[in-house]
Formats: sequence, C-alpha cells, structure tokens
Amino acid sequence: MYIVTAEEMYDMDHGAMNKVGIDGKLLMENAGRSIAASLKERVSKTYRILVLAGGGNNGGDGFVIARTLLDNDFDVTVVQVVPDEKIIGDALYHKQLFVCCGGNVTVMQTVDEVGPMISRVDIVIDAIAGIGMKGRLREPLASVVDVVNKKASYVLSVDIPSGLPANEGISDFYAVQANETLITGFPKQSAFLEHTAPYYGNWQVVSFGLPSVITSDGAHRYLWTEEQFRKTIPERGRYSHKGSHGRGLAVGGSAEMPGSITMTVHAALRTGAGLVTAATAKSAIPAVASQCMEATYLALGETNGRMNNELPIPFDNYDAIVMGMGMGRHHEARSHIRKALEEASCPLIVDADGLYHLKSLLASVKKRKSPVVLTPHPGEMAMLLDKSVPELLQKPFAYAKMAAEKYGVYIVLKGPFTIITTPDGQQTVTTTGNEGLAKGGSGDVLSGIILAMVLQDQPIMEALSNACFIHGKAADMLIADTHSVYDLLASDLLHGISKVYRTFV
Ligand SMILES: NC(=O)C1=CN([C@@H]2O[C@H](COP(=O)(O)OP(=O)(O)OC[C@H]3O[C@@H](n4cnc5c(N)ncnc54)[C@H](O)[C@@H]3O)[C@@H](O)[C@H]2O)[C@@H](O)CC1
Ligand SMILES: [K+]
Repeated sequence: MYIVTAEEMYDMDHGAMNKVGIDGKLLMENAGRSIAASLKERVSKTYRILVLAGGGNNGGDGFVIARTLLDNDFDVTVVQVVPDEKIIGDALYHKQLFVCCGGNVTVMQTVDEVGPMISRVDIVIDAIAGIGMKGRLREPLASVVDVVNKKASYVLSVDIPSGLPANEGISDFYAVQANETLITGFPKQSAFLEHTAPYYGNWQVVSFGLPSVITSDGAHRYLWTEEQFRKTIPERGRYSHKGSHGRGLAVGGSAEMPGSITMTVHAALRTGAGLVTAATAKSAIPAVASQCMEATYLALGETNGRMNNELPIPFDNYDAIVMGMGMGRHHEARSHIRKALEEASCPLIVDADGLYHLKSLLASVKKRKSPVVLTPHPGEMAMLLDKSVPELLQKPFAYAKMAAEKYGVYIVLKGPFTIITTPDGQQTVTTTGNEGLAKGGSGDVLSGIILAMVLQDQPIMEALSNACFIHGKAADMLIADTHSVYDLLASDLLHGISKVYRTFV
C-alpha cells in the first residue's frame, strides 16, 4: 500500500479522471459509498448520525455518505458548515441528489447552533475539510472543530481529520480529534508522524475505485504490512546448510557493556543467520559466551576493557557485518569502522556508537561499492545531520531521503513508525512495535535481526523491512500474551522472534 502526500493523491485523482476518463462524481460516489458500507456493517439503525459537510470534495463525500445511509433507513442529517455558494461542482451535484432523496440539510448560520445538534447525536461524521486544506483552519470552521472536539461522543473523519495537514513539515494546525478515520485511496504521510498520527484515531483505508494503471505511476513510499512480510520472507530450503544462511560478524561490546553484543548475536542466530561471530574486547568474551553458546568469537585487543586496534579484523571473511553496539566512542573503535568501510566487500550495518564514529567518515561512504546501512534512532539521526530532534521529527521522510541519496546509504530511521530508505529514495514504513520497546537493548536486538535478514537471499530493502517487521511484531505478540509494555525486556524479544515465525511463516 502506498503512502502519499496530498499532491501525489491529487495526481492519482487527476490521472483517473483525465487519463482513464472516470468522472469525478463517480469517484466521489465510490468514496462515500465505501465509507457508508463500512458504517452499515457495524452501526445500529437506532444511532443518530450527523454529517458536518464543508465546502470542498470532502464535504461532497459527506453528502454521498448521508444519502447512502438515508436510503438504508438510518437516522441521518447534514449540517452544512459553509454558505451555499461554497458548495460547487461534484459536491453540489451530490448535495442535490441527497436533497432529492428526501435528505435534510441545515446551513449553519452561527457556530452556537452546532453544539446542541452534536450533543443530540451518537456519531458525528467529519466531512468539513480533506486534503485540500491550506494553512491553519480559519474561522468559523476552527470554532466548529472546537465544538466537535468538546461535545461529540464519537467522531468518524472522512479521509483525514479536518484541519490536519496531509503532508509532513507542518506544525501549526488545529484539527479534529477523530475516534476513527476512513481514509480514501491511500494513507497520507501525516498518519505516520508522531505529532499528527494520534489525530486519526484508529484508521482504515477504503477504496474509491482508482484504477491500478494510475496508482502504480511514480509512487515511492510504501507501507510494509504482514502481507508483504509473508510474501517476501525467504524460504529455508530443505537441503540448505549453515553456509547457505550466511556468515555474519558483529563488532561491538566491552567488558562494561557485554550485553549489547550478546543480544545482537543471539538475535541474529535466532532470526536465522547460519554462522555468527562476535568480535569484542577479549575480557568481554566469557560474559558473552556464557549467554550465547551458538556464536563463535574473535578476541580483540583491549585497553581498560574497551577494544583497541592492536589486532586487525579479517572483514573479508564474512557475508555481512554489523558494527557499533556498545563498542565505545574512543578513537581506536573508530579506526575499526574506517577499516571496515575500506576493506569489507559485503553489506555493512552501522548502529549506535558506530554512527557516532561514522559522522566524520560519511564523505567516504559513497565511494564504497557494497551497501552501507545506518540504523539511527531520531537522536542519532539528528546528530548525523546537525539538526534538532524536533526538527527531524517534523520531516522524517524528507530528511531520511535527503541523507540516503546524499551519502548513498540505506537508512533505517527507528521509531513508532520506522522509515526505511534506499540510496535512490524509495521508502517503506513499518508500524509494528509498541512502547515496551522503549528500553535499553531493543536496538541491539534489531541490529542482530537486520544482520540475519541481510544475510539471506533477498534484496536489501526487503531484508530491512522484514527485519523491522519481525522486531516490532515480536514485541506486539509478547505483550498480547505473556508480557506487558512495562515488563518487556529486550532479551524477551528473542522468544518473540520464534512466535513471529511460528505465526506468519
Ligand atoms: N476525485 C477526487 O478528487 C476525490 C476527492 N475526494 C475527497 O476530496 C477531498 C479533497 O477535496 P478538495 O480538494 O475539494 O479539498 P477539501 O475538501 O479538502 O477542502 C477544501 C475546502 O476547504 C477550504 N479551505 C482550504 N483551506 C482552508 C482553511 N485554512 N480554512 C478554512 N477553509 C479552508 C477551501 O476553500 C475548500 O472549500 C479529499 O480529502 C477526499 O475526501 C474523494 O471524494 C475521492 C475522490
Ligand atoms: K475530514
């Protein structure tokens, strides 16, 4: 499923109308009918429904919903929150159909009238404004939204909560707080941003009949769902052997932080890597080995329990490498990262402290022939780009794309909505996971899962998307079953990986 900006959605709408020749009135009919059909399935006819219709096509959708529900004997009325002259084109056509079918439209004179009407009904359908909103909602519509937010017992928004921007990068808005949103066509960027997503409530996508010849044109952002995971997860051949599933290397950890690399190698093995070696400070090895018997070890020279660069790492012996977790920010650790960039001819994944070192080496990354994957959380991404975290979170899609293209890297920008970007700017989003992951060690487990997935026979973009899906889904399955968001530990995720495989593969 694509994730779109308002402009991309309009391009598809216009393509359907101008290239294919589908009438806009028909698209509006489809959109409204899909939403009414969803309501009909689950709402009792004893419920009173009020549609708030604005002046654009979003309001037009509202008239179709009202007409369809009325035809199905629902108790539905429409309050038109803009004057008559603002209802034009396809929306006017559908308003007239509603009225001809016996529908009742009240044109709002003052905002004060709206409160009592909202208080009398069970469901408010918010068709005030859609993706055509420009800037902050003006009066009197802002006051109407205020009344909806204060008085409505249940709000269903059409396409997008009115007042909410569809695109990233906008912080000044006043919007409906929906209980649910039925999105027409494709989800908009704002459904995947921390500061705007909560306004949607629960959301689902409904179709308005866009032909696929139009939708496949030029979209470059996708939601990575369970369906994609099932379709793309590589099969494990009956006659495969450990070498078929890759030799992975994880470089990190120290005497003081042996847990990070332990979780990484353990997660990589649990996810399906054939062979995994942990390269860490010599004195950390007993602690790591006691927790993970299946890994092999490469003892690195150390100073005060932290790796130094006395002993070289044979980077070329591996099929993929992950570096950084718990390795420390001292300069000897940096020289291992530099060497890996120069010498390793396999995919290189850089996480945690490794990202800190990489900042000064970014210019040389593009010269590498084999892929580099960066796995920052927003703080690390902000550090890499010299931005503040709030700045980054306003426009994560744009910043990730800009950095991935500029440095020629894959970026896994971690968060409640993880955005994965390829060097040519394609993006996927995974939405699995929960607040139980907000604990030390979660990222180390993800690094291991990523290492294992990159080692399998699949394109890197799919490997990264599947890895993020598994990591989040493991957490979701654990809190649905044996754990809660409070007690979940990163090491519990290792068992969650098994649950994900047993359920979805
Ligand atoms: N063929 C299509 O284009 C389809 C469009 N659909 C619907 O149409 C919507 C987009 O329609 P439109 O482009 O007409 O735009 P909207 O319906 O989102 O709203 C634009 C209206 O809001 C007003 N407005 C803009 N900025 C404002 C502000 N800051 N304060 C107050 N009023 C403001 C405009 O004057 C206009 O009346 C989608 O969200 C979707 O619901 C669907 O029906 C599917 C088909
Ligand atoms: K709306």
